[in-house]
Amino acid sequence: MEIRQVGIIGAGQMGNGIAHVFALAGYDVLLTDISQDALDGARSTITRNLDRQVSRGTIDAGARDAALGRIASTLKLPDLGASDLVIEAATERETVKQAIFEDLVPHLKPETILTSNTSSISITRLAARTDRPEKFMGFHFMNPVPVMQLVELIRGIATDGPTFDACLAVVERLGKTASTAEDFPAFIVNRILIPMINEAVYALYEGVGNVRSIDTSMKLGANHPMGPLELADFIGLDTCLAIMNVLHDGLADTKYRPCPLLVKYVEAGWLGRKTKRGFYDYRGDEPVPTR
Ligand SMILES: CC(=O)CC(=O)SCCNC(=O)CCNC(=O)[C@H](O)C(C)(C)COP(=O)(O)OP(=O)(O)OC[C@H]1O[C@@H](n2cnc3c(N)ncnc32)[C@H](O)[C@@H]1OP(=O)(O)O
Ligand SMILES: NC(=O)C1=CN([C@@H]2O[C@H](COP(=O)(O)OP(=O)(O)OC[C@H]3O[C@@H](n4cnc5c(N)ncnc54)[C@H](OP(=O)(O)O)[C@@H]3O)[C@@H](O)[C@H]2O)C=CC1
Repeated sequence: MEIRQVGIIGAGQMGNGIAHVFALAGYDVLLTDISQDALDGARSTITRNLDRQVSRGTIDAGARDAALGRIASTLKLPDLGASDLVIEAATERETVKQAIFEDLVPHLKPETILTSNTSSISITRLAARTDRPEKFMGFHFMNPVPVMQLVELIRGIATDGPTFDACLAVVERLGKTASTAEDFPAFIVNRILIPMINEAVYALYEGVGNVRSIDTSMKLGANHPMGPLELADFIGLDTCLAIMNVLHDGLADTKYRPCPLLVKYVEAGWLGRKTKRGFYDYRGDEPVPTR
């Protein structure tokens, strides 16, 4: 089946980036969220990021305008029923994702491929709650989507070959590179990356360093483009904690214990850049460390 119409659920930082790259690659995109503010915010973020690509000469103004013209939005989940491919990119909470799939499935065409951009949650378990586990995959983009080259493709236990091949062809058309991961908690990138971030929070919690010294050490000492605490703020501390909890529960190993300081920041609602405060405070001109 040819994929033309792509439905994206969740217009947060990942949903808007995914809509951006699909529209630029010529797909028709329908973006949905529970909040009109999130849909409006996504459109302005996509416009700003496309403008930046125009000003850097990566794309021309015609491509920007065409991409914007291919993105529609709706508050009604059933409107995604005509999609050939659906990518769920709502909050990293299994109950939220399950409820979305349960509400959506009755409206879908039988041939629609369902995917989740989850960072960590079992694809097999999400798939089992739908009417089409064989047409269900993990389709995991990296943040920021327009910049990062990788897409992790994760098969659930029941995913069939044509579904995997169709998703792989989409990744190629987006001009990105796929890597295949088995369906175990947090797959490959986050199995390695998020425990490193959690360890950086432990280093902060135990007073080994402060926010600035930990980030500087990893930027200049290990050539990471962002320090681990800056990256945690960029990903979202709620998402980092959710991933650690999936690793801890799913692998039953104390080495994945979420740092109590990470839990405290999330409980405070200090979720990083998206709430303007996390390990750094973003409310002024320059980010200021909070510890
Ligand atoms: C949690 C999960 O499930 C999985 C994950 O995603 S984990 C997170 C993975 N991501 C990372 O690790 C990101 C680490 N950080 C980086 O790679 C870099 O800091 C960064 C690419 C984000 C920014 O790089 P930088 O050099 O500081 O910034 P900058 O020079 O402004 O941008 C570099 C390029 O990206 C582009 N860019 C940056 N952010 C962008 C965005 N949101 N949209 C579009 N383009 C963007 C810029 O236009 C620029 O493009 P050109 O090279 O064509 O000029
Ligand atoms: N952040 C990252 O670096 C990465 C995240 N991911 C994954 O992508 C997904 C989204 O993450 P991210 O974009 O960062 O999160 P955000 O918090 O930025 O966005 C999530 C969006 O989903 C919306 N939402 C919540 N419930 C529903 C629902 N029932 N129907 C539709 N929309 C809903 C939220 O609305 P509201 O704000 O009103 O609750 C919000 O707009 C998660 O699964 C995450 O693990 C994957 C790769 C990288």
